[in-house]
This record gives sequence, C-alpha cells and structure tokens, in this order.
Amino acid sequence: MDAYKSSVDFAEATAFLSHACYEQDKMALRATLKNKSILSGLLSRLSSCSSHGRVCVSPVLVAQRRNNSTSPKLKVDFNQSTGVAVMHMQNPPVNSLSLGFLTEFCIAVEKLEMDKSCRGLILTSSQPKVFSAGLDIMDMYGKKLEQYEEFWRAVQEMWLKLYSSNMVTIAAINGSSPAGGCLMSLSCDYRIMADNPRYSIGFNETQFGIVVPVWCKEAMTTIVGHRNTELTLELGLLYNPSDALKIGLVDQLVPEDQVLATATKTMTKWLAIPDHARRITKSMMRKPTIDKIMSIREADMQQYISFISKDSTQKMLGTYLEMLKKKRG
Ligand SMILES: CCCCCCCCCCC/C=C/C(=O)SCCNC(=O)CCNC(=O)[C@H](O)C(C)(C)COP(=O)(O)OP(=O)(O)OC[C@H]1O[C@@H](n2cnc3c(N)ncnc32)[C@H](O)[C@@H]1OP(=O)(O)O
Repeated sequence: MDAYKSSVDFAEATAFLSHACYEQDKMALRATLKNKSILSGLLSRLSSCSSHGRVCVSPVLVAQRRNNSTSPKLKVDFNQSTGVAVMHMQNPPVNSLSLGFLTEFCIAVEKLEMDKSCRGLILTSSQPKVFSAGLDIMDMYGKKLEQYEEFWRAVQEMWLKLYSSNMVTIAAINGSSPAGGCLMSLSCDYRIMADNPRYSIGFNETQFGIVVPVWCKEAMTTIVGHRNTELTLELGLLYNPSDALKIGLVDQLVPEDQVLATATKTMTKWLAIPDHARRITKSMMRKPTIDKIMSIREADMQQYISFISKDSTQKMLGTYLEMLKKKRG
C-alpha cells in the first residue's frame, strides 16, 4: 500500500513536473512538495528513472527577501535546429544556489533530459562578474533541521542531475565561481572560463570553517588529481583563471566577450561524435563515482545536518556572512 501510495505521489508529481514551466506551476509544485518525504522520494526517483545506466533535484532580512523572489532564476534558450540549450543563471545578485534556484534547476535539467531533441547544454550566467557564488549561505544559516535536510537533498540532487546527464554539458564560466559554483562547473563535460585575472574559481570552504562533502572531493579528484585536490580543499584555495588552467580545473581560457561563442563552437565539435558512443563512454567514466556516492547518500545527509547545525559551525557562518556584507559597506 505504501509502495502504491508513493508511486501515485511520484506519478502525479512527475506529470505535474512535465508541465511546470510557468511561474504559478512552479509555486504550486513547491506547495505540492512541501511534504519533504515526497520531495525526497520524487527527486531521488527522478534521478533513477533515466536511461543508459546512469544513476537513474537587518542583512538577514534583505537576503531572505531576495530568496523569496518569484521571478525565474533561470532562462533557458533551446535551439531546436542545433539541439543545444543555453541555460542562463539569473538569480541576483550572485547566482547563489538557494533552495529555490536548485529546485528550478533540477526541473529545467529534467525537462531538457526528457526532450530527446536536446543533446547539449551550455550553462552560463546572466549576472555580471559572477558565474555562481556557490551554495546560498542563507539556506545554511539559522534554519530548522527539516530545512537543512530539504536544502541538502536539493544540493545532492542538483549535482547528480548534472554529473549524470546524458547531454553534453559545457560550463561557460563568465565570472567568479567559488565553492558550489566550482563544483557545478566541474560536473560538466568541459569548462571554458573568461580570461580575467579578477575572477576566481576553487573551493574556499575551509577558510570559513566548512568542510566539503566527500562527493565533492571525489568529483574533483577525478579531474585535477589527488594532490591538487588535497591542496585546494585543505587550504581553501581560489585560483585566478591562469592558475586554474594550469592545474586542469578549467579546460580553456578565452577573452571575456568570447566565452559563450567559444562554448557554442566547442559544443558543435562534441555533438559531431555519435551520441550513443559518447554517452556510453561518459557513463563508463562517471558511473563508478555516481554509484559510490549513491551508496553513501543518506549518510552524507546525516553528516551534513549534524555538521551544519552545530553551534560552532553556525557561529563561523554568521561571522562569514557579516564579513561578506561589510565588504560593501
Ligand atoms: C551540480 C551542482 C552542484 C551543487 C553544489 C554542490 C555544492 C557542494 C559543494 C561543497 C560545499 C559548498 C559550499 C558552498 O558553496 S558555501 C558558499 C561559498 N561561497 C562563497 O564563499 C562565496 C562568497 N561570495 C563571494 O566571494 C563574492 O560574493 C563573489 C566573488 C561571488 C562576488 O563578489 P561581488 O563583489 O560581486 O559581490 P558581493 O560580495 O558584494 O556580494 C553581493 C551580495 O551577495 C551576497 N552573497 C555573496 N555570496 C553569497 C552566498 N554564497 N550566499 C548568500 N549570499 C551571498 C553578499 O553577502 C552580498 O549581499 P548584500 O548585497 O546583502 O551585501
């Protein structure tokens, strides 16, 4: 009975998802998913139903107002003739990965994934100077345990969706991309960054007392190797574009005004490879990491909740938030 009930929930929510392209749909979806067990079930099952063996979603008040904004946090331009979608992140001011953003992102990627005519996804930012500031610290600060859980479930889901995508995914990094922003680009197949020494990319978490999850370490190690990962994560390093290129954190640097054009050109090359061969190869390369991470998903959740809700962690996050806000004033 429970299994039946949950499959009905899932079917309803999936049917609903496929139509959730307008703002009122998204608001209703969030209301439908308010029950976190449905959210967890839906998001996990969405990731397990895909093909090819991939694992198949004061200052405080100012920031809260921003996060509650109902304007779309993503703009997706899909070109039917090329089969390429460009996803512009537009969550001002810095494209932080808030719960609202993550939910919208998972829905958008799932919709593109289900559309067989979409073969490539370019991820970029509409915000000046910033690709993504990483996880929204407001969603990690001063919240209830259930809220931490809902947020982290969405973080895990977003990573899985992007990392296990069948599409060719290219990050067009047209601004700074610390922490979660860096991991988001590392989940793509290829990274092109604006050659502007004022931009930075990397993982600065330890600098303000946060430890990245094990799956972040795993994903990074597969790209830049054990030693670079160790140095970056322990010291909380952010790199300028040319240093990022040296260690392989990005694949290519181009002048700022050519990031998107280069991504589009690169996409054409990737799409010239027969899809089935590329997809199976991608799965072969990534499935071991995905399987490993899936097996520790619930433990990772418990670890996150216990770590983030500690008084000492909250105190450090509070200090960091104040520091970020003072920087401007
Ligand atoms: C495939 C998907 C992957 C999913 C992700 C998985 C992630 C797991 C990874 C491991 C754990 C990750 C943890 C994190 O990501 S914690 C967040 C870490 N991020 C940072 O430390 C970046 C902090 N921000 C900055 O350094 C700068 O803001 C930035 C360089 C990005 C831009 O600088 P700029 O000068 O243009 O802007 P301001 O600093 O003035 O900021 C403007 C306002 O935005 C607020 N802000 C900035 N960053 C965040 C943030 N991460 N969360 C919430 N709010 C943020 C900042 O306070 C300013 O607010 P006010 O306008 O109110 O002053």
